[in-house]
Amino acid sequence: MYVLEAYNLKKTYRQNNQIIEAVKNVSLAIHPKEVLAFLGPNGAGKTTTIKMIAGLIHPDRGSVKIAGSDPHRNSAALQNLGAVLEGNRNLYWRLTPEENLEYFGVLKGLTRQQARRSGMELLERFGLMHKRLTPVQQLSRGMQQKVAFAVALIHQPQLLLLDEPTLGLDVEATENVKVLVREIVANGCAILLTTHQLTIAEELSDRIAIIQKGEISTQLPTQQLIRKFSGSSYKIETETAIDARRIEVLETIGAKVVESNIIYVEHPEFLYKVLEILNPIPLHRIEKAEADLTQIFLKLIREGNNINA
Ligand SMILES: Nc1ncnc2c1ncn2[C@@H]1O[C@H](COP(=O)(O)OP(=O)(O)OP(=O)(O)O)[C@@H](O)[C@H]1O
Repeated sequence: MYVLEAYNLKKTYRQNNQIIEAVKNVSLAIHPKEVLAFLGPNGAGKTTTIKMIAGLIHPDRGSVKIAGSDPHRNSAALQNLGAVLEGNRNLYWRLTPEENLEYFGVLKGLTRQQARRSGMELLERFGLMHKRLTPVQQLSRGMQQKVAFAVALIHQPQLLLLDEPTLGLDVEATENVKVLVREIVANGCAILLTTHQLTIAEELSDRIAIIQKGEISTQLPTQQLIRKFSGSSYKIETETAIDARRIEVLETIGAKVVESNIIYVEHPEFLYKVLEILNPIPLHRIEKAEADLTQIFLKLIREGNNINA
């Protein structure tokens, strides 16, 4: 069972007698409680795809199903969708969080009473009760973002679209958004996340789909993607500098000393030999040298590779 099924989406724009193939062929599926990070360089087709999923623009070809129904044929499908698109523009700035929640709740088909009750629950859950009567424009950027999340969840959708949810937020507000995303998922909602902040994608996503020039080039579980690019080398950090004699011996067995106290062991079978050579220099840590998502993303984009499960 999927919360989102998008098949073979295509969208072409016409501008000044030019045809722009924004999305050539995109298929995405998301399970309940899954976070899919949808990544790609500028202009790759992310926003166009998300707008087709949200029912905001019609695809030229392909289909979208949210919890089994197509928002382009049946607008009731949007009852299962919440969205925080392009920052926090889905709010009325002069209204308070409470009023925003009630207004958007009613717009989503709730009764006033249901909207009020659901709004209060969300304000409580997101730690915003004390600000419920303050106009949104007077709240901090991080709090405004929390209100935007609450508004998107007022009708308890099964799928939440998050477009750059941490853009322009400071470190603490960014941490709060991460906590919020985890909490929303734990409560049963699936998330389609786009972001250019790859550490956020790495931390929050279960799966990653990369779009390039309108097509999905990579789609894999996040950890699998990271493992695939990480190889099997180890990084050893010592407490004190390694002396020149040891460095010479280490290099004869292929270990790379990159700073006076950091060594990479490319061949894991030499790990214990390296440790013997280092003995008795105190160790600070030993870890598998994992690639991070930023390195992987840049490599995939530069080489134009296709990697799928
Ligand atoms: N309304 C439009 N009219 C014409 N061309 C458009 C329109 N919207 C997007 N495009 C073009 O379609 C392509 C894909 O754009 P899209 O905004 O979907 O990419 P994106 O991956 O979201 O990029 P970014 O990361 O920069 O937001 C780009 O070449 C863009 O210039």
